[in-house]
Amino acid sequence: MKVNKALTIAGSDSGGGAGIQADLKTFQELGVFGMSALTAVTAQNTKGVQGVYPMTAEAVSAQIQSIGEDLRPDAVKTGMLFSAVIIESVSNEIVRYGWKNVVIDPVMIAKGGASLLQNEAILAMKKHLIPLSLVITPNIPEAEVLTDIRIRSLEDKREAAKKLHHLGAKNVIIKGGHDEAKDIAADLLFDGERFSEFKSSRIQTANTHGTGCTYSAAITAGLADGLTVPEAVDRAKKFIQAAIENDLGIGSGHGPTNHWAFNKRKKEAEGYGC
Ligand SMILES: Nc1ncnc2c1ncn2[C@@H]1O[C@H](COP(=O)(O)OP(=O)(O)O)[C@@H](O)[C@H]1O
Ligand SMILES: Cc1ncc(COP(=O)(O)O)c(N)n1
Repeated sequence: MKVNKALTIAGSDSGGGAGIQADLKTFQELGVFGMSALTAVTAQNTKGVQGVYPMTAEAVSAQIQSIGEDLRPDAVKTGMLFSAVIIESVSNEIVRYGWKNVVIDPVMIAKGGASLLQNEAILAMKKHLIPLSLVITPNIPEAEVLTDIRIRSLEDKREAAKKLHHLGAKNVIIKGGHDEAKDIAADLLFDGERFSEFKSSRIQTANTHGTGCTYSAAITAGLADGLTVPEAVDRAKKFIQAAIENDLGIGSGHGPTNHWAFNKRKKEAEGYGC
């Protein structure tokens, strides 16, 4: 049996809704073998982030090398990277192993407002990591920080996507989760030539903790399976929509999404629902 493998390089969310926990749950649901290199431990729940404890850059490199020397991922994603030194180490390891299916979720701020990336790390992300990406998946505030463009319209999103492509990302997806005034959640994809949009109806819920992690992990799983970028994004959009629609209602703040929902829906459609 051939097993496709995906690696997440990200932070731990003790609350289980975001970070490597969300990534590994998503890989598992999409039938891909998940591996992880931890960049930081966060003490976190649905109410917010109570503590951030970064790993050393050496510890991050060592984890990636253990995977690179043996298990060889078919696709890789990055999430919370926290510091410039960690970004530089991760970039060096990606170059060392020649990984091409690289998805960067440029995580900056948790839903509750806590910083997950130091300000001085933004330059390192632009200089070292973005040029290595096949796909980058900023939300609107992240795209604004990375491009210095204030995003208010579709035209602004397009300009920001072009600028990120210019920084070296082969495909740019500017996610629409933060476009709260709109009743459609539309994600804009730019492949350097064409724009396309992936749309779903906006769900009115506070339980969107980990949506960005889950979505980028689902894209990564698709790439590990050999899907094209648009195919992987299309399936990831369906995965995250099902996960938000069927949120679990746990915790008293921004609750997690439901990583089982996509498969449950598929099984029900096939007539063996649980
Ligand atoms: N309320 C919502 N209803 C439907 N889709 C949403 C909603 N919020 C976010 N999404 C989708 O979830 C994915 C993650 O987007 P977003 O929440 O913007 O990322 P992040 O978690 O990085 O802020 C995108 O596909 C976005 O369109
Ligand atoms: C460890 C960790 N990584 C990432 C996020 C961002 O979460 P979201 O996907 O909701 O933006 C988080 N809250 N914690």
